Amino acid sequence: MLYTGNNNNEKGQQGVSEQLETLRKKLLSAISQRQTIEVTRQEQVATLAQFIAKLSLVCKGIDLELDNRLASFRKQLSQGGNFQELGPIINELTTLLARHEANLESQLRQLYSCVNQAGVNLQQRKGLPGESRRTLRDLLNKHLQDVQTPLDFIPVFARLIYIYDEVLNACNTAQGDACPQVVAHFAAELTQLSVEISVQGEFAEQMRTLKHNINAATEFEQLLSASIELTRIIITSLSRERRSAQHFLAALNQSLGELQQLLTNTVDKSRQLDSKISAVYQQIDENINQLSQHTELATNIAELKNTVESRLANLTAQLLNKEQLEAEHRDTLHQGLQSMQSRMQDLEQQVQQYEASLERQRLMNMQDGLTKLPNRLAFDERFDLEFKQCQLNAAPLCLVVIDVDHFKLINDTYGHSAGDKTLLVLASAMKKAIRSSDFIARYGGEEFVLVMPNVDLENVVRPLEKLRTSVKSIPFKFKDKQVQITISIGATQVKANDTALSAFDRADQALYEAKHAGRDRLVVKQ
Ligand SMILES: Nc1nc2c(ncn2[C@@H]2O[C@H](COP(=O)(O)OP(=O)(O)OP(=O)(O)O)[C@@H](O)[C@H]2O)c(=O)[nH]1
Repeated sequence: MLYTGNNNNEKGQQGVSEQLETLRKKLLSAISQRQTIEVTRQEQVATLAQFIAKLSLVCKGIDLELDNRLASFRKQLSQGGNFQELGPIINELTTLLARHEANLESQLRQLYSCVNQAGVNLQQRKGLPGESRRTLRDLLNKHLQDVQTPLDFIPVFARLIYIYDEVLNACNTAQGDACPQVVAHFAAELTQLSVEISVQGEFAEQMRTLKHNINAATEFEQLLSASIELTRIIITSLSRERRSAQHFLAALNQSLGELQQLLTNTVDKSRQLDSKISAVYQQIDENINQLSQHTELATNIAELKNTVESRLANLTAQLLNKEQLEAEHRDTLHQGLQSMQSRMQDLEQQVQQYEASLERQRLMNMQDGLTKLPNRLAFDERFDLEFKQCQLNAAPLCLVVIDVDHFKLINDTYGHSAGDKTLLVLASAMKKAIRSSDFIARYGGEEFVLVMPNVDLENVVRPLEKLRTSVKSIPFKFKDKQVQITISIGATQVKANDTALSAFDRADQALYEAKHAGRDRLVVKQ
């Protein structure tokens, strides 16, 4: 029994130790798993802390209070701080960050308005090359509008600074050495000015020579002399015009003086004759009175006969005299009237001639001297009119800006005269290609504008594409070389809330896009 008992006891002890061993192993495995989880957690916390610390460094330098809080936050994180202990500091940081965000938003608004103002100021500066002017407009109207974060400002700033630099260069070179871009820019401005001024006769020839000189100029000094020459042509032509107006007024004055003298003479003569005729009437009256008195006093027939005969002879002579005087009076008046009429006709002719010359002048002022198309002044007048009509009648109106591609190349390669001829041919081809109700004008240089009343955007593409392809198919030949010339076109429809300027800007922007997309194309902008 004891033996059995011992045996049983041994078996029991063995079972317990096996259970203990299993438990011990389970415990060791649980501890090892717990350690692994703890290590992983610590690694994750360390990574998170590192990441938060890095992230917090991004905000460094924005706000001193925020910097201090973030520094202590980073310290606690690096010491493996308890997340629960970090709670209050995280709350404080959240409040600070929200305040900072509000500040940032207001600063962004201020920055936006500063950049916008700087851009607008820059737009008003003279000496900005055309390309930069377009880039600047694009920058202000598009890129600046898209800015959402401070980082978005960086490319805007870069471009703005580049344009400022160009303007500074333009200013510096205007005072000192001129760079080719500045020379080209001023040459284009001078050419534009000379195109806008219409002069007649010998001045037109001088203006043509001047344009050639401007185009050939490579030095700033040459352009300065050209501007002086341009001023001289304008002043001389103006003073000649003034002299011709003075001559007309002097001639008119003289004719009016002569007319007045004629009238005075006629009136004087007529008055003299009038008084002579009155005197004769008086004599006749007296004669008749005397005749009746003597008739009453006569005592016999013979005496009566004598008296009547002598008085009748007197009366007959007086009546004859009266008739002569009256005839003379009529002649005088007639001659006076005739002379006055002929003088008046002279005068009328003079005035008509002057009016015709003024009308010629007015038309010339509205016409481009080279292409004979209406010029910019005429366009402004017409577009203003069509714009008002369109707003009044709510009728569609399209505005189109056309620019010859790489025109400078034609001038540079084949000479300015070839360039002039090209413009002439292009203008006439475009005039032929449009409807009679459309209005085309040379806006300046190689730029044309087209006003299309009663046409909306849907219906503008076909005629404009036709215009583009018809220009492209003109067989230009320079120095025995076949040359293809293309145009870029920007079109828009006038909107209800447009001003003439905003509509023009949109069409110009469309043209800019057509140029940037590779030229020889039409871009239509809503
Ligand atoms: N022959 C001639 N040239 C002119 C006249 N008016 C302007 N120009 C020239 O037209 C050229 C215009 O050149 P840019 O503004 O550089 O333009 P572009 O070469 O046509 O190039 P893109 O418009 O960009 O395709 C300048 O060289 C001007 O001197 C003119 O009446 N006659």
